[in-house]
Amino acid sequence: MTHKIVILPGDGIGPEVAAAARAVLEAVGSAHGLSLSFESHDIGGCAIDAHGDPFPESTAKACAGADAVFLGAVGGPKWDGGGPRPEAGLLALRKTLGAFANLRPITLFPGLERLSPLKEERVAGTDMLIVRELTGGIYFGDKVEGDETASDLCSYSRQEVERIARIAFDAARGRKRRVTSVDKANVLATSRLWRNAVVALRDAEYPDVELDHVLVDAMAMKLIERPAAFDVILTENMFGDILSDEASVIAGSIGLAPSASLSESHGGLYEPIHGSAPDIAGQGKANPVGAILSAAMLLRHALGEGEAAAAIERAVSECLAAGIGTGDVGGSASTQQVAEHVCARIAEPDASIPLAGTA
Ligand SMILES: NC(=O)C1=CN([C@@H]2O[C@H](COP(=O)(O)OP(=O)(O)OC[C@H]3O[C@@H](n4cnc5c(N)ncnc54)[C@H](O)[C@@H]3O)[C@@H](O)[C@H]2O)C=CC1
Ligand SMILES: CC(C)CC(=O)C(=O)O
Ligand SMILES: [Mg+2]
Repeated sequence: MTHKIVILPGDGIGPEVAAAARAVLEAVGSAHGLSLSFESHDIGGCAIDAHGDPFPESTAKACAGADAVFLGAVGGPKWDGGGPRPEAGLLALRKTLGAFANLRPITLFPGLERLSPLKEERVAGTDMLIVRELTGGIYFGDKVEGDETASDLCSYSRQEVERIARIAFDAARGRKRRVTSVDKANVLATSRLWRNAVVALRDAEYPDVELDHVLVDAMAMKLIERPAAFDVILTENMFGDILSDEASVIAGSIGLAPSASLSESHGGLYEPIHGSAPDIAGQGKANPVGAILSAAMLLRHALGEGEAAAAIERAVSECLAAGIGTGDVGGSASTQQVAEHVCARIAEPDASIPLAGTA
């Protein structure tokens, strides 16, 4: 059976990291006998330019008919001056796919501890999974946009909270059985609903999982203070967006962090957590590892190809340990060179790895 993958390269470094991820998917497809088909479509700024719409009908249709969707990144200063926003295309895509469960693993790669801005002894043992609600909250509420006043509505239903909390508790059962729920229940009504719903669900269905609550401002501090203390972090849309960028740097670079956005009705959306990085776009400097590891999550979650996913993860880890990486992780390889090394390692898992930059 052929698995249909729609690729949405997007803007800025999006096309560079998407090309890297696709090359790795092709390599692992050949090595593991998978039949994968690829189709690319416009989203974000490039779709505004080509179709006058950040999420054109043709893209929506292709995504709905795909087994999984891979996205690079959207946005950039070209579209910041008014008119339709590229980011609106990504929000519409997430909503259309029902991709409510954003999994953002933050992993410390062996040999890369030195890249963390934190001292090695503080960062050692860091291995957390951020479970971020992705289709509700303030990003999706009614907006009033005026010159003198503006507002964004934040709303959550109990059902939305329970649905994402269940994902976090289930994930915790396969890990260290600890969930830290992050909210702002001292101020926000949505957070009090969030906390009540999470506690009730844990008591009723997950008594074996340890649960604690941390206010989001304190969480921003605790992530730096003791990152290794956390297992599964459960939080709403905007808090998860912010905390995951922070957590990614603890593990070395935002360019390393992947994500999967799971749906109840579709194979899901897979994207690195970073944006379009206009400051480095077009220079071959973008770290493709977050995108490549998102492709691994696609294989595992959408296609059930856990072995192929593990082969990618192993190849990435070995390349990084051998010093093969882009500038943000202290290497001298280009985006494409990193992808080539990962592909070579997948094709020949026992091959010795040359030093970075010698490819
Ligand atoms: N999922 C998406 O498509 C997202 C899109 N954006 C959009 O991206 C644009 C730029 O946003 P920023 O706030 O600058 O966030 P960003 O994540 O694009 O960049 C933040 C910093 O991280 C660096 N960086 C990001 N990805 C990297 C990679 N793979 N390798 C090496 N360095 C990397 C950038 O060079 C920059 O210094 C905006 O238009 C924003 O709305 C932002 C976040 C997510
Ligand atoms: C709509 C996106 C630009 C939000 C974001 O930054 C993210 O999902 O990481
Ligand atoms: Mg973000």
